[in-house]
Amino acid sequence: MMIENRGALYQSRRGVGGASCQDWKPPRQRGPRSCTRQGSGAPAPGSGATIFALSSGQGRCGIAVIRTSGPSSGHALRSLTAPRDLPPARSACLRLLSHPRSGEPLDHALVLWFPGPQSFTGEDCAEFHVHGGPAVVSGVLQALGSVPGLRPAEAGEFTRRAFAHGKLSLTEVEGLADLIHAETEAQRRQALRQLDGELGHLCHGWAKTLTKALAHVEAYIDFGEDDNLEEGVLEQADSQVRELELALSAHLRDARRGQRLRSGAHVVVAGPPNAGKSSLVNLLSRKPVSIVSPEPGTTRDVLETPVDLAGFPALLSDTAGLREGVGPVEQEGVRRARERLEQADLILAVLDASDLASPSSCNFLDTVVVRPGAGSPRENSQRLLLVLNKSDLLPRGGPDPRPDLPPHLLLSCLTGEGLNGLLEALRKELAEVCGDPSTGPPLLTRVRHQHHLQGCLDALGHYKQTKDLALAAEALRLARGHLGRITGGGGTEEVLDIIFRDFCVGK
Ligand SMILES: Nc1nc2c(ncn2[C@@H]2O[C@H](COP(=O)(O)OP(=O)(O)OP(=O)(O)O)[C@@H](O)[C@H]2O)c(=O)[nH]1
Ligand SMILES: [K+]
Ligand SMILES: [Mg+2]
Repeated sequence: MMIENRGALYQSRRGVGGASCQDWKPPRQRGPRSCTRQGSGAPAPGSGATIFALSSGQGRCGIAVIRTSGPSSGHALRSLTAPRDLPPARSACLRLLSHPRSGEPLDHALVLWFPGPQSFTGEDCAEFHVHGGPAVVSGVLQALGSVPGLRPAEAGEFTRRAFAHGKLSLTEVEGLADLIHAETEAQRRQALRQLDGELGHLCHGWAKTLTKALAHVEAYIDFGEDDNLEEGVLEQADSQVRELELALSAHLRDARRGQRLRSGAHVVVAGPPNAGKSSLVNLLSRKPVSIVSPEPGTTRDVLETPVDLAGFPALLSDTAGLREGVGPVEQEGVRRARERLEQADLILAVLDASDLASPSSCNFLDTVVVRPGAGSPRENSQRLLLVLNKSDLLPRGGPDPRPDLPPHLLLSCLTGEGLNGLLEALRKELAEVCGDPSTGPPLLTRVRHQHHLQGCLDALGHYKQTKDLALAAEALRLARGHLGRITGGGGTEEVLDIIFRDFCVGK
C-alpha cells in the first residue's frame, strides 16, 4: 500500500462492504474424514434421494462393488438381506442377498454398512461386494431399484455429495479424478498428493496470511488514531503481502509443468533423414507406430502417439527427416516437422553416429542442436536430448565419434544398447518439463488453478498501488476470494459441472 499520510487517508471505520476477516471461516484442518465442513457451496444435485450404482468397472470380473449413498441406505441394505438386521458399522459381513419383492436369492455377498457422517460421502452408505457376473450385478441393481426412495446415481454423484458435505475440497476432488485417470507413475503420485490435500493446504496457508494482513489493515482503519494500536501494523501487512507475492509468482512460473503432467509433455523426435527417428519412436512406444525403411524420406507426416516415458506421460511425435532440395510432398513433411519442433517441450534430436559429417547431419546440428558457444540458450525453456543412434556401426570400444559435440548419448535401436541410459536421461528431462511429483512442491495441474493464482496476484498488485485503506482492504478480500475458489469456496455451478464431468457413474 502506498500510504503517505495515514491520518489524512483514513476512509471508513469498517472498510468496503463491512465484511470483516471474521466472516471468513478457516478451512477444515486435515483430520479424520468424519468431520463435516460447512460452506463448500455446492448443493448436491438431488440430495435427499438415495443413489446407487456399480462402482467397480463394467464387465465380467471376480468381485463387483455396488454402493448406495443417502438416507435410505440402511433400509435398502436391510431389504436385500432380510430377515437379518444391519451389520455392525464398517465391518464386512457375509449375507445372502435376495430380491425384496420376489424373495429370489441373488448372491452370497460381503456387505458393509457405513452410517454417516463417517462415510465417503458423509451420508449413510452401504456397499455390496458381489460376484462379478453381469447377471448378478444387474439382479442386485434391479433389486435396489425396487426399494422405495432409491434411484440410479448420475456420473460423479457420489463424489459430488462428498464435496457438498465437506468431505473433500475441490482440489481433492480434482486429485481423485486425476487418480482414477492416472496412466503413469508420475501422474499417480501427483494425483495422490493432490487428493491428500497438499495443494489445498498450500492455498489455505496463503489465505491465512492474507487474513492476517487484512486484520492488520482493518485494525488500522478502526483504531488508527488510537495510541493502543501496536506500531507498524500496516508495514507488517505490506511485508506479508510482499512475501506472498513472491511465493505465488514462483508457483505460477511452474504452472505449465503441472498441466503437462496432467495432459502429457510434447516430445518431438527430429533429425536428418534415415537417422533412425522412426526406429526410436517404435522402440520407445513398444509398438510399430511408424514405417521404418532404409529409404531416406520414409516419414512425411507427423505421427503422434501417447506413451509412458520413464514413468511420465508424453505425446511422442515422429517427424520427417530434415533436409533441403526435395520434392513438394517431402517438403511439406519438412515444414510440418519444423512447425512441430517449435511446439516441443522436449526435443529428441537423433543423428546417425556413423554419418555425422554428412551435410544433413551438419546442417541439423547447426540449426536445431546449436553447438556450444555458437548460439544463445534455447528459447522458451525448450529442452533437448542429443542421441547418436546406430552405435552398433561404430568400431566396438572405439573413441567417442565426436567429442566436440554437445553432451550426447550413444544408442543402437537395432541392438537396444544404450536404451536404459536414454530412459534415465528422459526421466530427468521430463521431471524438469513436468515437475517431479516425488519431490517438488505441489503442482498446479489445471488452468483453473493458474487463473485464480493470477487473479490473487493481480489483486495484491492493486493493494500495493492504492492509497486508500478501504480499497486496500477490499483488494485483500478479493485476493483471498481467489485462493478460496481454488479449493472450492463459493464455486459456481458451471465450474463444479466441469470438474465432476471427469467422473464416471459410481464414483
Ligand atoms: N545398424 C543400425 N541400423 C538402424 C538403427 N536404427 C535404425 N536403423 C536403420 O536405419 C534405417 C532408417 O531407419 P528409420 O527409422 O526409418 O529412420 P528415419 O530417421 O525415421 O528415416 P526417415 O523417416 O526416412 O527420415 C532403417 O533401415 C533402419 O533399420 C540402428 O541402431 N542400427
Ligand atoms: K527411412
Ligand atoms: Mg521415419
